[in-house]
Amino acid sequence: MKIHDFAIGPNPARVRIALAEKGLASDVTFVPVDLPGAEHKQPAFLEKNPTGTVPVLELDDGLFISECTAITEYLDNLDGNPVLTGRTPREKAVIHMMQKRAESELIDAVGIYFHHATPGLGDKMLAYKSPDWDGRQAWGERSRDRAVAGMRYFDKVLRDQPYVAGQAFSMADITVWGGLAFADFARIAIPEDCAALAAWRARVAERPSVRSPAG
Ligand SMILES: N[C@@H](CCC(=O)N[C@@H](CS(=O)(=O)O)C(=O)NCC(=O)O)C(=O)O
Repeated sequence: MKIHDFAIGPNPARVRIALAEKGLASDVTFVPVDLPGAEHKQPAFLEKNPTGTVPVLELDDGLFISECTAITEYLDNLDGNPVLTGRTPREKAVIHMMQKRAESELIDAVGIYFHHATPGLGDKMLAYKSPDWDGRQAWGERSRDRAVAGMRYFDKVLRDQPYVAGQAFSMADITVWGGLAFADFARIAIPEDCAALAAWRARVAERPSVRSPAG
């Protein structure tokens, strides 16, 4: 298997952590994509993933799978023991729900702020970000506020349970972890009073897969 990604990126980190959790790090070759150079917006890459984002998993038969959740579901089920995405219908549904909230209310909100209210990945990317749209900055700043609200939401969730989707570590935790890492990079401060989120983060930081993700 190959993974086309951007080694320091928060979304690629979601898959790198999942690979380490599943013990699959040695089964994958990483192919770097030059995001600051806008390689992911060129025709050759868009053939792999029309949404123009990384990571993308390339299977040995040539199939390309994008979206961290889809890639994680694939990796998690290879050994018939889906510990990250849920074993029962109930587990799968709750993990899917919480990971989607972690995407829309946290990591993707940080991404919109980063790309549209800051210089983001740099000048070469400007052409791909509707430069003439005068609402872009405001949208980016509103997204930063949405991300902070998302942090508060997950802090509330984690007051009553050890992990984002319940009693066990899952794909949803990996997505929240990526969102907080992206927030750090984009200089969005985690509210001081989010004590449960901070305690959860310290615990997750001790996981071998987080200390040493694949790659
Ligand atoms: N929903 C997508 C999000 C992927 C994503 O946004 N990836 C970022 C990479 S990183 O910022 O997380 O490193 C990207 O390709 N951004 C490029 C762009 O938005 O132009 C997924 O789950 O894979």
